[in-house]
Amino acid sequence: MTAAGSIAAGLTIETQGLSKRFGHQLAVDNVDLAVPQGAVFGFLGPNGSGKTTTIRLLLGLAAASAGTVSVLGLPMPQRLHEVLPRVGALVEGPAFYPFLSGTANLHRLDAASRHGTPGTRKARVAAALERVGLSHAGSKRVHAYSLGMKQRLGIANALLSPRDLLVLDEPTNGLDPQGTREVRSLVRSLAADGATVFVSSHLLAEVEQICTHAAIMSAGRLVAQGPLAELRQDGHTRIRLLTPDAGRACEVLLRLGMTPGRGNPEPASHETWTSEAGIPGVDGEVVTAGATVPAGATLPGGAATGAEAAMGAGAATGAQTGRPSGMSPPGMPPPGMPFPEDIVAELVAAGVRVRGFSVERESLEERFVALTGEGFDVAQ
Ligand SMILES: Nc1ncnc2c1ncn2[C@@H]1O[C@H](COP(=O)(O)OP(=O)(O)OP(=O)(O)O)[C@@H](O)[C@H]1O
Repeated sequence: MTAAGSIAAGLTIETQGLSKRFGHQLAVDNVDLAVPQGAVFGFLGPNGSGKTTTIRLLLGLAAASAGTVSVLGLPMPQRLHEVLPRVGALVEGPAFYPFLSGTANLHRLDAASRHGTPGTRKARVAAALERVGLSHAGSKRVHAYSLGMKQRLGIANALLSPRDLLVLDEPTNGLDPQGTREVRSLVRSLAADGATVFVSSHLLAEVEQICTHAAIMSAGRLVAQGPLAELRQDGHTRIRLLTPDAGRACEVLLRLGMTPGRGNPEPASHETWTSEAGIPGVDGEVVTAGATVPAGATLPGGAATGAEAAMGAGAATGAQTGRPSGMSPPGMPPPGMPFPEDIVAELVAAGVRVRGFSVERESLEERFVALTGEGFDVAQ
């Protein structure tokens, strides 16, 4: 899509095939980002996955090896001088003079910027300090600021002019819990002012708390992106079944299109099953991973599968069964999985004695770990 096309499509940032090579290393590998206007967009990935390099490319601070970047509907870096005044950025923290006050530092940074109008500087500095909750500390020297205050001062610097886009690289990195809370709540409120906020983080919990959308980087590649609710929805769902008739149960589950779970690669083989201790009489546990049922598949007896419900034929499903249809809300099976009650009915009809049955949705954390092959720091 052209840069003008991306703004027409409601995208504040769009990249296509964006790549950056450092010697032999592809730090950013063919990335197609799509950041909707007004989103708080979490750019998530483990350390070294290419987040900062991508941000530098977006802001014209580094030259791409391949691909295109459009920011606010304009190609970058070609239209850098029109784009940058509308973008506030906090990348690698601004260097403050420790023995100058917060106010004096902002005056100095604004004067150094080619976009700051001197006549309005005093009012803009005061408004930015107010916006980040530092009015009371404006006259204090920066060396007396906490890390959280310094970070908020950095955000105030990004807010010295009205911005359509804010780009914040790991804004809570290194902060104590109080500073982290302050900065998170500030980031949330910035979006309420109407700006699109693009915020990188290696903390899944942080992105879940403050973002509406997310993209996940792994080893330079973009492995998923979209609204958080959809990313959650895409995760695998497992069923956990306790039965003494495990062999027969597996036949039924395979017939219903479910695939064996990760920890149980060959469910048809009794030897690979784990025993559930402490529940008398239970001698088999079957764990399935997300199902892939072909669209249009029906269970014997005419009950439609969740696959149909998610793919548009769900209206019929809902009408036939009295169940809601469409994207699966909590308690509903995900696309590709039959309704739990239908699975149990099928098992029972096949003579499987069901002693326990539960449906478990993969958490966002499990999904991200599966996508990136790396653990996320979920602390804080
Ligand atoms: N100027 C550079 N020269 C050579 N390699 C670089 C340069 N900048 C980044 N890299 C490498 O590119 C890869 C991606 O780094 P980048 O800083 O973009 O990752 P990141 O996801 O932002 O990680 P972090 O959270 O640790 O900053 C890393 O392997 C890094 O060593």
